[in-house]
Amino acid sequence: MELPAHKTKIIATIGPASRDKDTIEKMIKAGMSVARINFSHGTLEEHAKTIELVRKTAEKLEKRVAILGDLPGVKMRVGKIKGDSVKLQKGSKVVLTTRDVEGDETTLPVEFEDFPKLVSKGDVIYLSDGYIMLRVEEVRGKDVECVVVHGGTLFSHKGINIPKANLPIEAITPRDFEIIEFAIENGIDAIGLSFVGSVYDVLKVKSFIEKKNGDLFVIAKIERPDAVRNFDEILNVADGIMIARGDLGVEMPIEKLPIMQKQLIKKANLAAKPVITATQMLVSMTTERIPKRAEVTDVANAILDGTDAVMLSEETAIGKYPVETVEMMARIARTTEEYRESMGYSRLRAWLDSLPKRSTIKEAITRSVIDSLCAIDIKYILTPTRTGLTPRLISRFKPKQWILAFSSNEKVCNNLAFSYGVYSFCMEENFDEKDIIMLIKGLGLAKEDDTVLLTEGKPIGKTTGTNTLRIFQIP
Ligand SMILES: Nc1ncnc2c1ncn2[C@@H]1O[C@H](COP(=O)(O)OP(=O)(O)OP(=O)(O)O)[C@@H](O)[C@H]1O
Ligand SMILES: CC(=O)C(=O)O
Ligand SMILES: [K+]
Ligand SMILES: [Mg+2]
Repeated sequence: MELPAHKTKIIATIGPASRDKDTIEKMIKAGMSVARINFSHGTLEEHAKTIELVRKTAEKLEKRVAILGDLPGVKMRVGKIKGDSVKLQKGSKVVLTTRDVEGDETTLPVEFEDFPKLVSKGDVIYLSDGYIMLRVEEVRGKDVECVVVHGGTLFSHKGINIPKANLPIEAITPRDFEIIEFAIENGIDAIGLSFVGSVYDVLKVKSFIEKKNGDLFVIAKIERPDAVRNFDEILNVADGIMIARGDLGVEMPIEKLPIMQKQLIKKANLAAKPVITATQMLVSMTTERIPKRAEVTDVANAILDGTDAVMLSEETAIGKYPVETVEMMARIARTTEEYRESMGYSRLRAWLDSLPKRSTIKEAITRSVIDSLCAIDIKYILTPTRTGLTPRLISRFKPKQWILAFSSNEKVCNNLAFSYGVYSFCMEENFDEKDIIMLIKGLGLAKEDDTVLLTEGKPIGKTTGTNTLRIFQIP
């Protein structure tokens, strides 16, 4: 077998444009490691079919593809619009209503019962990721009368943001909990929690999953100011982080995004939690074959910032070129990664050195791994793992070598699909070093006399964490 040519993980949203065997197969071959299902759109039956399609196709190709279910959360949305779109003219009046109507130039349905309670005269409301701006003139029962400040074309089901509102509503809705149950029943690997505000939102979901005997990797989506303010606590309990730039760019001044992205990625790297950079990365490829130069540079810069994964939304969900977009992302990743090593190591090392000195044995071992890679030519980093922590601790340094992770837990293997430069193998229970060597030799990845580095927990069989590092030639 051959390992992928790029180490940055590519997450692609599966939607109407890509929900078929052929496209999914091509997307996997192009380098998609995680298929994202956005539960904000489509039906559960459709999503169940998509899950099955992805699983079957990945199995056929003998590739590991994780599935991420992105929950709707408290995102408010416009309902169905007659003919699917409407043009809102600057200066015109429009009523947003929670009554059950079909949308047109004068009246737009809102799928959120408490909506009129959340706004008052003078408030600004954004539609469609901030492209359209309204100002509230009056609230009357279920109707919110507005004037259009910045107009534009509005499509059905687009998002509504009220940045000023400190929403007095639960971030995780009853519908989200239903979808979490669906996710557990359908063997989804990870869920994205939309609009988390505090650590309690994440904890609530984690305890619900536990109660349902589920096993889901929980990714906290950072897309509102509260989540940024409470980031350290959220990061501490979440399994991974998504910088959801779509909503974040409306909820906060858009010019703060670049620095915020760098700060959040740095913190996630330090905590050894996978971080996803999302939204509009190659958005012009939704309709064009060639991306904007600024988009290509954005993908490259996210990689240089230290992101583990880059994500595609409408590009692959409803776009004209889903396969080409994944290919483009892989090309940018491969080319950029060649230059990241010198930036990666020394920078993260300096950050780590600035932290309080007390650390763990695992952490010390993984730092020694990086030192060893600098000293001699090593072909692979081999990491048997129970929880995925050791490969993640190494992955955050973004080494040039592949981190080959070995676990007897299928979920652990799948969840490593979010971590940069980690390729995982599912093993039989109680496997040992001999099994690992036999496997990678058998696959043609390594041959006799190749130098490899192995981390392990000794004595074998005792439940110690990783405490040993060994460098040896493959026998
Ligand atoms: N399964 C789907 N079915 C139909 N349209 C979809 C689907 N997935 C995505 N889309 C379309 O692609 C657009 C961008 O996708 P994206 O996944 O970013 O959703 P979003 O609506 O912006 O919301 P979110 O903040 O929940 O991610 C959506 O606005 C929607 O029009
Ligand atoms: C992905 C997402 O939810 C956002 O960017 O807002
Ligand atoms: K969503
Ligand atoms: Mg969002």
